[in-house]
Amino acid sequence: MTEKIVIAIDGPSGSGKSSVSKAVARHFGLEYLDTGAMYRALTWHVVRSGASLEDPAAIIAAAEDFPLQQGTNPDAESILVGGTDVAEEIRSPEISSAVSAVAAVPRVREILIQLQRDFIAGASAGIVAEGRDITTVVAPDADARLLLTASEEVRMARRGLQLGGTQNAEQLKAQVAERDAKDSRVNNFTEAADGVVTIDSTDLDYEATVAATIAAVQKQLNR
Ligand SMILES: Nc1ncnc2c1ncn2[C@@H]1O[C@H](COP(=O)(O)OP(=O)(O)O)[C@@H](O)[C@H]1O
Ligand SMILES: Nc1ccn([C@H]2C[C@H](O)[C@@H](COP(=O)(O)OP(=O)(O)O)O2)c(=O)n1
Repeated sequence: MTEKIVIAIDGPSGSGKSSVSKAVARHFGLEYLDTGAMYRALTWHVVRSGASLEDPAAIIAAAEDFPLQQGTNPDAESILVGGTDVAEEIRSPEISSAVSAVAAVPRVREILIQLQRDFIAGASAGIVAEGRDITTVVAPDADARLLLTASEEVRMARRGLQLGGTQNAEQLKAQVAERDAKDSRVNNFTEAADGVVTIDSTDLDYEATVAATIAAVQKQLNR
């Protein structure tokens, strides 16, 4: 029997975590876990419940009663809350601007980290998990650990393209740079922890980034 493989990938907004992690999961035949989508779906649930984003007790109550169904197939992502498909809504600017407040509540992180570890434990062949604290907190003992980075300018341009040119420069700054600044108070995802390999894609296109990431993973798996 081949051994189960766990690959942890972190990085700031727009660094390519989701798209590159999915490609890595496909390459190695593994499941894929988007932990950011989990925080976004919980934020959707909090907003929908009418709780104030300034009321940690209400946010915790929503996290303790969070009917999440999340798929881990890199070719067929799915995310539902209480049976409602939230895949599109969780990427809206409203959720992007609210998610950091939810993710900063320590008890919320405890609950979601446990859920993430359950997904990792349940993935029989293995999994690629990506987020902000996977290499350091969720799965520090992963078989391969990577940090994806790119300059802020490049990351904002990528997010702008991804959102179809609907956001102006100020909106992109709020959704990328300002969100990263808030999230950085909770986790350090701009510098690689010991043993974590950095891939800087500022000057790489998507294909080259995927190739560099797969090569770095393979090297860590061969150790
Ligand atoms: N190296 C790259 N060069 C150009 N575009 C990229 C690269 N990596 C990712 N992208 C694109 O940038 C956008 C943001 O990538 P995404 O994977 O969603 O980042 P993250 O999950 O880190 O926020 C997507 O449209 C993706 O296809
Ligand atoms: N492991 C994680 C993943 C995401 N988060 C939080 C912080 C982020 O602002 C939000 C959304 O993450 P997501 O990965 O979807 O964000 P980007 O696609 O990189 O813009 O969730 C976190 O606190 N810890």
